[in-house]
Amino acid sequence: MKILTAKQIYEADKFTIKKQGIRSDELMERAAIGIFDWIHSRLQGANVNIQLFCGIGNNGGDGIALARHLKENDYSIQVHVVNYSEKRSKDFLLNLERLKDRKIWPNFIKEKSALPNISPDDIVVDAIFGIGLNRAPHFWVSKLIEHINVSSAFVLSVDIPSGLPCHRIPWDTENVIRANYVLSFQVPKLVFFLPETGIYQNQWEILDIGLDPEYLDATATDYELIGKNEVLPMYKQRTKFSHKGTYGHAVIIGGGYGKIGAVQLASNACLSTGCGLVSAFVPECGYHSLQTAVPEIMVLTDDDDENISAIDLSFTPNVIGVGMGMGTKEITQKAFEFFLRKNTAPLVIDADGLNILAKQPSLLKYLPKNSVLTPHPKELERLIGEWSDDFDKLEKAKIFSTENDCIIVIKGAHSIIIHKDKGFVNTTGNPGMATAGSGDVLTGMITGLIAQGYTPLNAAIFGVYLHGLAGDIGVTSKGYESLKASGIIENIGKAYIEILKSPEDVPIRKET
Ligand SMILES: NC(=O)C1=CN([C@@H]2O[C@H](COP(=O)(O)OP(=O)(O)OC[C@H]3O[C@@H](n4cnc5c(N)ncnc54)[C@H](OP(=O)(O)O)[C@@H]3O)[C@@H](O)[C@H]2O)[C@@H](O)CC1
Ligand SMILES: Nc1ncnc2c1ncn2[C@@H]1O[C@H](COP(=O)(O)OP(=O)(O)O)[C@@H](O)[C@H]1O
Ligand SMILES: [K+]
Repeated sequence: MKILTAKQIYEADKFTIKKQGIRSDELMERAAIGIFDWIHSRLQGANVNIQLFCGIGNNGGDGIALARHLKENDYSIQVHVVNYSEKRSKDFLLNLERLKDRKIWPNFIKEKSALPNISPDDIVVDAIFGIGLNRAPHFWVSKLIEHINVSSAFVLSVDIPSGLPCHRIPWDTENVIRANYVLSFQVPKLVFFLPETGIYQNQWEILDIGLDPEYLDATATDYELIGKNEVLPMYKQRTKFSHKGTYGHAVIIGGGYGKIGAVQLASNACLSTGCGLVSAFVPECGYHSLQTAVPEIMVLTDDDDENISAIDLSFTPNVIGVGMGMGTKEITQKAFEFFLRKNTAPLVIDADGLNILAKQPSLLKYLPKNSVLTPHPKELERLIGEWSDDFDKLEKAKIFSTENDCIIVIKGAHSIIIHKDKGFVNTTGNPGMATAGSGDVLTGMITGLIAQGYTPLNAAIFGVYLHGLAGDIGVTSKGYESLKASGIIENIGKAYIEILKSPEDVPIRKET
């Protein structure tokens, strides 16, 4: 699903209005009815007090139109207009008139107004600012936002939490609505998925307001949200007369004394993702434990007992995953440099492989085109330098990806796969995966997919989705706290089965 910028959303509005021959207030009416239906199907007329806080633009207009529908269905409502500008939108004014026609008189909140009492049992509809927010809210509006945030009432935000801009981090991190739920129109907003800006809502859902698919199809976007519908077409079916050679031979290189487990997890994940043959290359000390733990893999050893000191493969595999648990000792750095200079196989590079690249950026030129790099935030910082905020991080990652012709998987709650100037935002995964070794599993999985013929970009996108889904399935029996990296591997099979179930057509709904 495409993630549009605010500018593109306004263009989609205009396009839809023209193509469908409707008025802009009719589009607003669709939005308001969508929200009303959502509320009504849950409350079913319950006697709850609903306080609507509406700005003076189209977000406020949505709130005002919603108030009319709530009133017509006998809900108890109070409507507040947050009067932060004299420049009211046409459709806001139209809906205000419609409200007044029904003898509903909003309470106008201005700079010096007393703030209304909000009971913890109330429902607050937050329609103060939408995607039009382009500067810090006035001080007194921030006070109102704070007042709503401390009320303990359930807060439903219209389109986006008020105070949260679409295109940058908030000017003041305290003055943003903390929404329990966001009903966002037609397309998700990038800010829902970034660590600094995703914290302002617990859950979000897309409301389809019928923006024209022709515009959405034709528009190129910087970011795309990756769900089942996006990964399913990438899936490569196994064929009847295939054999293990059909699905590739991968090598996992890494490990060191006390860190052989990282290679064990990656190799096991690689195999469990469908790779035909997996060899591990580890220091001598890892030989017995690896052969015992995963009998299905072949083990090659370094001459050094405890470190990777010379990577000597007598064949060229289909793909190599390298770096986990390898350390950055001088001897290993030298071995890695020598390996990179002569390697021709596609690469997936993780952990200490990335740390060595950060120490020796001159090695980057030896990476095969479209190598997949899988840094967690600290490793990413070592590679691309410090960033001022999440948006700056994404820009720097895009520049790095373009300059070095590589794919970067920025790991996190919503991992983002960066390929040149395009980003793919993952939707699976959960905090149970914040556990040792879960990144090693991901590296093994992406390596296993490339071995089977997935392009490196598809392997990164599909792999991250599959990994998160296996984690999501894992927590259903293990709980968040007790899920381990090996538990993610155990559920890769179920994750495949889940992806292959009949296509979903339910609206995207996601806890963050
Ligand atoms: N296709 C869709 O998705 C549909 C979307 N719809 C709805 O429209 C919403 C967007 O509405 P919107 O463009 O009128 O902007 P909104 O956020 O209401 O702000 C109002 C104005 O406030 C101003 N302003 C900005 N910052 C400010 C500040 N700090 N302090 C004071 N003022 C400030 C700024 O005007 P400016 O003063 O800069 O000229 C801005 O224009 C969208 O979120 C959704 O709810 C639906 O109705 C239909 C279909
Ligand atoms: N809160 C979270 N929600 C979703 N996924 C997470 C969360 N925390 C971690 N993960 C995932 O777990 C993996 C952790 O990787 P990493 O930090 O490299 O672990 P390790 O080095 O222990 O193998 C990443 O794929 C990341 O996206
Ligand atoms: K809002």
